[in-house]
Amino acid sequence: MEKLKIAGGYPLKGTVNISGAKNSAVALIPATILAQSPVTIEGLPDISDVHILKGLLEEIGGTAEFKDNEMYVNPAEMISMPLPSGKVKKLRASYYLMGAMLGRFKKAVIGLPGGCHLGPRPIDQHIKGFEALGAQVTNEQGAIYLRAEELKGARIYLDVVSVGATINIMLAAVLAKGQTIIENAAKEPEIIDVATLLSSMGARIKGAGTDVIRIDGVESLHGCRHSIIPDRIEAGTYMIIGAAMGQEVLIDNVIPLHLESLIAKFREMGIHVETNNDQIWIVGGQKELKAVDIKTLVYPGFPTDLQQPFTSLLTKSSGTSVVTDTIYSARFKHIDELRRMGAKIKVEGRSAIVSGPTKLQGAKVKASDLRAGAALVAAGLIAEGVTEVTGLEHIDRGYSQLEEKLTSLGATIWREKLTEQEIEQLQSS
Ligand SMILES: CC(=O)N[C@H]1[C@@H](OP(=O)(O)OP(=O)(O)OC[C@H]2O[C@@H](n3ccc(=O)[nH]c3=O)[C@H](O)[C@@H]2O)O[C@H](CO)[C@@H](O)[C@@H]1O
Ligand SMILES: C=C(OP(=O)(O)O)C(=O)O
Repeated sequence: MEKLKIAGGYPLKGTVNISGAKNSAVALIPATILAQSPVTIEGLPDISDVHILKGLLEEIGGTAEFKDNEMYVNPAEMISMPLPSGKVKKLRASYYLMGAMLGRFKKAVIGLPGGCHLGPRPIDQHIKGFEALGAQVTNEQGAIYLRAEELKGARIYLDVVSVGATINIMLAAVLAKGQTIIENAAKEPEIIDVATLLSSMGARIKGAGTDVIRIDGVESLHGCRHSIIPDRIEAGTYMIIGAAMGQEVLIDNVIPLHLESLIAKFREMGIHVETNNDQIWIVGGQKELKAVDIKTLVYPGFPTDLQQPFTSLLTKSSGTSVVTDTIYSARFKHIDELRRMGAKIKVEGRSAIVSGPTKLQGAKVKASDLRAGAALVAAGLIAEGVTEVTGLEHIDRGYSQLEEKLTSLGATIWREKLTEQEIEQLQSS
């Protein structure tokens, strides 16, 4: 087990190159199951979720190679091997194995997914979609059993706008007979990316990126080469760090349109932002930042995945800011840790009320989930003194080469092994 140590309080300057999107990668990799010949995906992030999914494809008989951010998958020999436990519990996106394996084999057994603990994260809309396509779905001892004689296109209205359910139903529907219509679909850029891969494999999908997606089932899908979109959440995290501590930070390989909600908030706060086709330039380090309120919403609203790191930035703003998470009921576990560092934040229901500005001080803190980890790293860079962050298994699910990228901006950040005493303390806390 390791911890990150950050000597904070120093200005940052330079360029950060953004990796491929985690939330696309974790759907694109299972999507390869649907093809009959090899698929290559370029630009994948080097994160633990990607490595775990590669292992799961190998467990079901696939061949997978991952080198230089490119994954080659040969799905020809895959079989519908049950995956009731083990690696599937280490990440959220193992739920995409349900849609992909149901689509290809008409049966699957997949353990309930893991992922960040952010309050209840049901998968009832995924199941509703699979059942509408003709599958029988049962939950037996923590694993979902799916089977179908055949899958037939259907009209599915999602009661909740869900990224996972939208993609999972697309995966199950591309090889179904006839037309599937997903209404009230999620519109996140990652959904368009998955639809682009499936279309290159021969699927017929229209409307991805709008709230009505139409899929005409085809007989079979073939291999292809696909280049992933950049990670808007990783980009947003570095934008936040740049706004807090940057003199001039250039975010390279990004789609600025995907970050309009964050850019608009930065401008409200008085942060200078410029964009071109694939770069965002932040001039941070302003003497005074204005307090702002944010409310997380489905895309193109403010992303819940940036709410936690954004809260660290708000500790530097003058006045009272209110952060409301409408997507998850319990995405505030980082707040206690930020308080340890001197932040003045109260949680009231689904809102965190931040009073600023406060001078953060380095402290020993623990990441409870992926973006809590990003919030604590951002806070560690802002704080005077040394911050130690544990819980790196969460951060490593989503940030490729974190220390290298921050070091290239001039940050002092490094990993150290935890002592036995520290491991005992962590395990008992
Ligand atoms: C691997 C991945 O892509 N993870 C992202 C995905 O998670 P995930 O796909 O799990 O999130 P969803 O969009 O499905 O969830 C949105 C909301 O809908 C609810 N819901 C969802 C499904 C369902 O069947 N029933 C239901 O009630 C959830 O509890 C949540 O309140 O989108 C989230 C919202 O942008 C992001 O925070 C996650 O980073
Ligand atoms: C919540 C997240 O991830 P997951 O859905 O994979 O747990 C995230 O990426 O912020």
